[in-house]
Amino acid sequence: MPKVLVCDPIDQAGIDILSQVAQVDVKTGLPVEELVKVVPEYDALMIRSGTRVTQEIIEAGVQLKIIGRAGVGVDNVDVPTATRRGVIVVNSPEGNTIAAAEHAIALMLSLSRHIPDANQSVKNGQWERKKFVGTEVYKKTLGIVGLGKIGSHVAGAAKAMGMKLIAFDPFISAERADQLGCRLVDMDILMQESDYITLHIPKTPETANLINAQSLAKMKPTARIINCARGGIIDEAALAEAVKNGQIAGAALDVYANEPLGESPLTELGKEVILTPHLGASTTEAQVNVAVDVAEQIRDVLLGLPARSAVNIPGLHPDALEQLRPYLQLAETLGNLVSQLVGGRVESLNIRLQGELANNQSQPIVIAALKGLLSRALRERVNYVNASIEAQERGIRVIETRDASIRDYKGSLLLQVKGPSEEHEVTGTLLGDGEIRITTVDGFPINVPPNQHMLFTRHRDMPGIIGKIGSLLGSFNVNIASMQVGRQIVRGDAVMVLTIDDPLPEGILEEILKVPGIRDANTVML
Ligand SMILES: NC(=O)c1ccc[n+]([C@@H]2O[C@H](COP(=O)([O-])OP(=O)(O)OC[C@H]3O[C@@H](n4cnc5c(N)ncnc54)[C@H](O)[C@@H]3O)[C@@H](O)[C@H]2O)c1
Ligand SMILES: O=C(O)CC[C@@H](O)C(=O)O
Repeated sequence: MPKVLVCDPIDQAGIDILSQVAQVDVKTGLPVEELVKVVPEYDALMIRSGTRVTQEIIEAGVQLKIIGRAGVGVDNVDVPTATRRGVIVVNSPEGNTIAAAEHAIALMLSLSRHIPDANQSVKNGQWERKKFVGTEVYKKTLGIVGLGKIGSHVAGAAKAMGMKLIAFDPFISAERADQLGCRLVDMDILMQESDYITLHIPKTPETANLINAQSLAKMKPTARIINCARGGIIDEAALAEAVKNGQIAGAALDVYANEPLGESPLTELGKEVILTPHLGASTTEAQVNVAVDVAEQIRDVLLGLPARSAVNIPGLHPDALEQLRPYLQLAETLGNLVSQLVGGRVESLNIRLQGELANNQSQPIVIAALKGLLSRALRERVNYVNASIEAQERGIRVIETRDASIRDYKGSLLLQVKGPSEEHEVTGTLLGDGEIRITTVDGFPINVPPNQHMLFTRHRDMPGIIGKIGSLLGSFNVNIASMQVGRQIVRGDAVMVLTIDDPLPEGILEEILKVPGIRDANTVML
């Protein structure tokens, strides 16, 4: 049974899902040295923001197949190392969107009305109504940096409160911003015009210290800034200085360059600064969402299925992936089949998406085909994460074409593979119930479901040849489950595909090749 190590507290709903397919050990708060020691025995790690999955940990995890981050940000995982090692990294891109957006709004309103300090004052037995006079957000300008999932939800809520919205996000179209009621502006304008600024961007080399002494100097003295995104986007020392000097009116932070925060000039400031301990995702609902989302993906990967939100394989919306999943299986099966027909090294793959399949996102299908193609050589070391890199490193040229015209089947996939001495092509399709059918081999029409043990021959279409192969297999005690012949012209060339119940015994292939009229014979295991 595979083993999963849960390194941070996650909701029981996630553990229940993992327990369906794996032994689950919950060991939270392990220091790195401990984690390095125990990780070799695990197939999967499940973390939140508390655990840093370093290169050292990934390299020690010789069995690791997947790292699941129950949340959005994967900046605590060394994703490049994971990719190189073929370890899938998955997250939950939407599970805590609402929670984080609501936390940002809560912090904005708390800043405006001094709620944390007012509460403390009453609890201390005081009644200081003058001290806590606030400001309204109505008709004020909110500057949103990052108009993705969380930023968009914040926009909707702020608009409902009557705020004016401006946003900076170089990757968002003006139409999308317009739909959200936001005017896109550059960062300088956003800093200058906003009464409130809220950050909803990832931490990247471009966004590190994006808010620094220089940019803070552009803000209005009445303006406040909120960071519910990632620590390190704001220079905390510069922020503390700006608040202390009255350069800006206040700040609310949920995330910090170093967590836990510990000693910081921010903790010494008064009611102008509100600090929460990375609580953006901490709602009951979000914790169930992310735990279930990520646990399901770990379960699927351990069962050999693709993950829907892998960050190191091409991103696909879960619905799109669901729709594509059977085609991925088809591509992988055909890749595996054609590589066995070619026999050895592969030089190029020509992949054609035909009919309705031509309208789908092709990259995952190409990756699935490469995974199948390389699986004979690399076994379980090749997966959806590293298939492209492995193919590139082996110098396999990939050519992709599309043909939307409908031929014999509504949607089909053709794989043409060239090796140094042989070249083969196979086509396959999906039936209405999602079952795979191999529909051509080297241009000869057939209609065969893939089977664990198969025999493919190329022969002259002439009387007696099928009988001879049948008797030969019988004499070796091989039970034939099905047999099909495909030909283009009568008494020309033909292919024969046999599905058999057991692997072919040693020596039989040589005997088959001796049969007059047989040009080629290959065993295939799928
Ligand atoms: N505090 C928490 O507990 C908590 C919870 C959830 C998410 N988060 C963090 O919130 C952030 C946003 O999450 P999301 O789900 O909205 O992500 P998202 O990917 O949906 O949106 C991010 C947006 O930022 C934009 N962006 C990227 N680089 C930018 C740049 N240099 N300048 C301006 N915009 C840029 C992108 O175009 C995108 O629209 C992430 O950093 C995530 O880790 C924090
Ligand atoms: O694990 C958490 O609670 C924080 C998660 C949050 O920062 C995220 O990026 O999803």
